[in-house]
Amino acid sequence: MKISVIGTGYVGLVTGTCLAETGNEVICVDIDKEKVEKMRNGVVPIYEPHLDVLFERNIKANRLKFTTSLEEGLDHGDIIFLALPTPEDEDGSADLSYVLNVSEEIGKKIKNYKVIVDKSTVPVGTAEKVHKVIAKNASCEFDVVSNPEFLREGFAVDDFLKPERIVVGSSSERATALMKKLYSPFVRSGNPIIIMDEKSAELTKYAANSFLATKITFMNEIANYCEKVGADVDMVRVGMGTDSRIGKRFLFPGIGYGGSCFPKDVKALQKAGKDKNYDFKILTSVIEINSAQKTILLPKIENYFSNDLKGKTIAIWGLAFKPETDDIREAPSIDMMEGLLKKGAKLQVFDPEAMPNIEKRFGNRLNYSESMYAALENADALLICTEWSIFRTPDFSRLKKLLKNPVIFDGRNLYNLNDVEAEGFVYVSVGRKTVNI
Ligand SMILES: NC(=O)C1=CN([C@@H]2O[C@H](COP(=O)(O)OP(=O)(O)OC[C@H]3O[C@@H](n4cnc5c(N)ncnc54)[C@H](O)[C@@H]3O)[C@@H](O)[C@H]2O)C=CC1
Ligand SMILES: O=C(O)[C@H]1O[C@H](OP(=O)(O)OP(=O)(O)OC[C@H]2O[C@@H](n3ccc(=O)[nH]c3=O)[C@H](O)[C@@H]2O)[C@H](O)[C@@H](O)[C@@H]1O
Repeated sequence: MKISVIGTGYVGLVTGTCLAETGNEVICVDIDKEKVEKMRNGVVPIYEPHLDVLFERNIKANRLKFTTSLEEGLDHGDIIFLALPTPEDEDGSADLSYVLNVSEEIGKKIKNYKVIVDKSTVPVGTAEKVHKVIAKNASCEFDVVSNPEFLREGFAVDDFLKPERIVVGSSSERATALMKKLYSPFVRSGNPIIIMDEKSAELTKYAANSFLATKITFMNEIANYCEKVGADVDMVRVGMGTDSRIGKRFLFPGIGYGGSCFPKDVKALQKAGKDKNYDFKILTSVIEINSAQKTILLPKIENYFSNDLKGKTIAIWGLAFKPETDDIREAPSIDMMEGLLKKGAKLQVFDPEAMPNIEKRFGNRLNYSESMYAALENADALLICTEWSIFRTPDFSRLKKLLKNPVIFDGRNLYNLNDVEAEGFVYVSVGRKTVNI
């Protein structure tokens, strides 16, 4: 089939590449000339594991092309995916300007039947809006489908190729048939394509992300309470998670959720509720708790240094909002670093992939280290913000030699308490007892 994808970010590029992998002819359109030039030269512009192999293979096979011309994209595809940003607007709602502006152009430019598929995360009623905007100028038939995306950064290729489900919101039989055909290679294993109306599909995405954010936040509250009563959140997590009604996943406490989606999507659903006079009280609490959770270790660090961080050097491991990505959007590390800098601390930071993005934001306010161990040199303490695998089994004796004090503040509960206790570290984590204090 002939496919076009408008917007080549984490979602668009993965969608385009994976659809080319199943034999479709794909053109990806992006407004960012530099990015398109890079991709034309065979460079993947984001860090996403396993994407490079598929990317290269499909470019070589001539199934994956890139352009800045929306017109070229619209002429090519029978199915047009919109994978455009829907960032948080000033009032917390989803900013639909990217989606609606491109839709306006689509209306002016399409010459024959097209299925316009919205893959961006958008509020209920957007498919209807997109339909209206296109219909203003379109001189041919078209359908608008809502097809929310559930991939996770860091696992995007795997999630796309082996989805647990595909949600298609459509009231057109013609469009639904095309979507089923396109996705048939991905559901061979028995995972379903769930067909529903557009509005339900749009809400499914917000409900899923908000539920997961709530699940994490609930565990963060349990973790905070564990500290008050001397329980161990890791034990509680395992005890709860083995109940299949609860499930083991997304129960990991820490310094809060970040990323390009949970924060903005929870706020957008809360705001959408408000607009309909519905008060999503649970989401209001989730937003508030998560915001405080991001800096929950800050007073503990201050307390350890007798409330004087001036001139203290803190090493930081992990800057991305989670491992296996270079994405720093809404990363808890940012809140922690801003807080520490405000208190006068100096920061020596290391992340395997996210340093260039952090450098764009913080410039020379931070010292960027070549390696995880280099970050520790002469630092007064180590703070862990992201659970990259390489941080999981460090050489503790080397850590001890490099750090001025053997102190670790761990926002992701990476280490076994007995191990770090035996190594002689002061170890402060989340929802567990503090060791050697
Ligand atoms: N990042 C993720 O893991 C997921 C994101 N989503 C949703 O998918 C949508 C896209 O998200 P990301 O891929 O993360 O965004 P992104 O910010 O990584 O990429 C968006 C791309 O669109 C391009 N663009 C902007 N205006 C354009 C225009 N007029 N014409 C062509 N290209 C244009 C930008 O240059 C950029 O390359 C959002 O609604 C997001 O909520 C959904 C599931 C997962
Ligand atoms: O709409 C989106 O963009 C995507 O948002 C999330 O994916 P993503 O943001 O890539 O990352 P997650 O793995 O969900 O992690 C989000 C945040 O929650 C935190 N988290 C996750 C799990 C957990 O148990 N505890 C926890 O604190 C992570 O550290 C991270 O900051 C969803 O998992 C995807 O299904 C969805 O498609």
